[in-house]
Amino acid sequence: MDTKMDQSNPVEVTRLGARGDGIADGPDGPIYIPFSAPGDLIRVLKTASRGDGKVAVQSELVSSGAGRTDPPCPHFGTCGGCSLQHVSVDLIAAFKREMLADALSKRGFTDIDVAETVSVPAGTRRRARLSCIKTIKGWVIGFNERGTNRITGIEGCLILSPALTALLPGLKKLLNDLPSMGRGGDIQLTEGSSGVEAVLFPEKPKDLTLDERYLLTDWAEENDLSRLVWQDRSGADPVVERRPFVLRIKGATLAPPAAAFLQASEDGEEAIVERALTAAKGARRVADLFCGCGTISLPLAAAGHSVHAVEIDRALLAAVQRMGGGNVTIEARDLARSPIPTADLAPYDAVVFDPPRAGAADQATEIAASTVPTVVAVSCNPATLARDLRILADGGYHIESVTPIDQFTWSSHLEAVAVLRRED
Ligand SMILES: C[S@@+](CC[C@H](N)C(=O)[O-])C[C@H]1O[C@@H](n2cnc3c(N)ncnc32)[C@H](O)[C@@H]1O
Repeated sequence: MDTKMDQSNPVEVTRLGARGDGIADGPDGPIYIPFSAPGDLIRVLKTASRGDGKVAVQSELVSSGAGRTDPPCPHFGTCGGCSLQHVSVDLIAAFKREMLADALSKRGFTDIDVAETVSVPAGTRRRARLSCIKTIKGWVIGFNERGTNRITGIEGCLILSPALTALLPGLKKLLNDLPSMGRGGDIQLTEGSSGVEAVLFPEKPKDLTLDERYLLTDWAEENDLSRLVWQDRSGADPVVERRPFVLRIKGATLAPPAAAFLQASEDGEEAIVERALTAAKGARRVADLFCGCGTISLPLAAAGHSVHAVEIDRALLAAVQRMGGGNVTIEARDLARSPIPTADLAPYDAVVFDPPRAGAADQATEIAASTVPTVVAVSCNPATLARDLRILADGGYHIESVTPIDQFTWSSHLEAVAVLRRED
């Protein structure tokens, strides 16, 4: 239920919260104030309950804090893609580092020296899933608005790489002539080393007509795409592959299947892989768990390690095997239901794990009881990372380093890499 606040007393924003909202301490607990920055004085006009406090649903900026900056994008505030454009880059880096330190301290790690944030600049995001909807005024393509299903139409986007942004205006025209797209769906764009992959996901399964195939093929040609894929619930239809879609990283080549998981930016990927390679130096046998299409496995193999790559998705594994040569073995396995048991980890000199947001508590428990000398934990969720590190530390691992990698510019998301060594 909304409540009116005393409007005469502005409150001071002292910090940023996990969702990127500014937080002020009110008389009844924290007040979360969207789009505010530390140091701001804010008059809160209307609130609603949220968690341990309140969220401001109507507020007025009285004066700006030192960390506030002008948001560069005209869509900021409505488009749900970014929540932190109004905060300076330095402050965002400090906030992300603190966010990781906080998550760790909640699990009892109070004396860990979290490394400086590796910040990936705007304009370098190489992978985006856009929503699209047909309206009476034409197609709208963009990201969902914050907290709603509405789509903010965008003509450009400051977080995406120039190659992806350049495709946005032409996409609208393309959809006009593509009846099989129905009333809407998603479009995933990924920039690889051989050009852009575009994957169209219609809301409802539909076979393309011959004319639509010609249209899409011409569009791929005009825009020099690497490949264009039509993907509905019945499967992926590779309409055109003008050049094999590949990504090159640290002496390795990845050949992901359509719309495969990839790290959001090349710089972020490089920061992760570099840390895994450094940590694994001297290790002969390495297990890469939740390996995806080989982002970490293949550079490890290229560096001469013998890699066992494990993943639930067989299409991704097939891509790892195809590109890995003799240094890589693969295993299809659901690591959440059936983690690799401690005894089977004995042959490895290092284990890398990079699970989805839920983390890998059961797998961490098996590793914690093992004799593996080195563990590298990669995660996009500080809370589950901290939980998994606690399991490993209780099993006798020492955290050598933890690095926040901010490859989700202007959002409150965070990637991180931790390196652990067995103490005894
Ligand atoms: C965050 S991605 C990491 C992929 C890869 N390491 C990379 O950097 O590109 C997580 C991967 O875990 C896989 N995965 C999800 N649930 C899984 C499970 N229960 N068992 C094994 N793999 C799983 C996903 O298919 C995805 O490839």
